[in-house]
Amino acid sequence: MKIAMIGLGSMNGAILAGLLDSGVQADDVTATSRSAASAQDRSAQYGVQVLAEENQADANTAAVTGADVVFLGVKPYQIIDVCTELKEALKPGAVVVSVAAGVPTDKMEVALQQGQPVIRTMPNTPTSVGEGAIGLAAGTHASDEHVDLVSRLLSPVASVFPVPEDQINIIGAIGGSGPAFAFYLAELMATAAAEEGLDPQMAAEIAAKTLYGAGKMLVTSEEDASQLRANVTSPNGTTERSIAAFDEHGLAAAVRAAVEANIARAKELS
Ligand SMILES: NC(=O)C1=CN([C@@H]2O[C@H](COP(=O)(O)OP(=O)(O)OC[C@H]3O[C@@H](n4cnc5c(N)ncnc54)[C@H](O)[C@@H]3O)[C@@H](O)[C@H]2O)C=CC1
Ligand SMILES: O=C(O)[C@@H]1CCC=N1
Repeated sequence: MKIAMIGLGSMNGAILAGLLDSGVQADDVTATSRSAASAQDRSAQYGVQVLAEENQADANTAAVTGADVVFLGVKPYQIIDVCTELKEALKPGAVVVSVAAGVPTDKMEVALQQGQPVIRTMPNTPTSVGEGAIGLAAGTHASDEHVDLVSRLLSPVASVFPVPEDQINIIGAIGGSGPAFAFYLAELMATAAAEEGLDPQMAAEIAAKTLYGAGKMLVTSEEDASQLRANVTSPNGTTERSIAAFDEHGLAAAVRAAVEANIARAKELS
């Protein structure tokens, strides 16, 4: 199976890293980027062919020629222009997989050849280390076989959640953006510990290892998040005071507002 990746930034790069680790052959992938310098860097980083628009105006159409699956990893505002650009070059059965926030499949379908299968995903960057969570919604012309093909490709590097398209933005708010929430929490934990007097480097390492370990427990334990939290929270102990401080300072409302703001922005992008 031949794979094309249009735009090889953070997200398509994360997917590519995961796919290569999972056994996809570098020879089966052609990617594109804007500048010649980034194409050279990315090619050295991943060992795949990366065509630069700066060197070759038809880089994107050349990359998708003969491809079976095409990942669109450009910014949301560029997706429709890229679909229009690729329209004539895509094989009729090639599956176009968008990773972009906000852009609905029907808008992509209008810009592509009639009948071109389109799948909209909402991935996240932990896909790069084989630990992604990916929401996936089929467009009008994507059959169950197309969904299976893309799910089989991605499932070695992520848990794949097929959903109706109107739920993709919700997955974006906790899955797509979620790693940033976790990284932000790590930053805040480390900063607070450093301000209390711990060596900053050590504080960062402890925050990272703690989130990693807690994440591993969340996905491997038979107990849910609430029970795992209860296991740490001794009655009248230290954790109880911290949870009370979170509640007092409105953590639940802050997370709710963050999710709502995320979904509102995804709607604006569409
Ligand atoms: N970064 C993340 O964690 C996530 C990003 N996404 C989506 O992924 C998409 C890309 O975001 P990032 O990877 O963060 O951005 P990025 O800026 O890191 O990557 C975009 C890449 O596209 C390239 N590019 C721009 N125009 C191009 C063109 N016409 N032809 C070929 N390549 C072109 C750029 O050179 C750049 O390498 C967005 O639509 C975003 O909504 C979705 C989920 C998570
Ligand atoms: O921030 C963004 O718009 C993209 C989509 C989800 C994560 N990053």
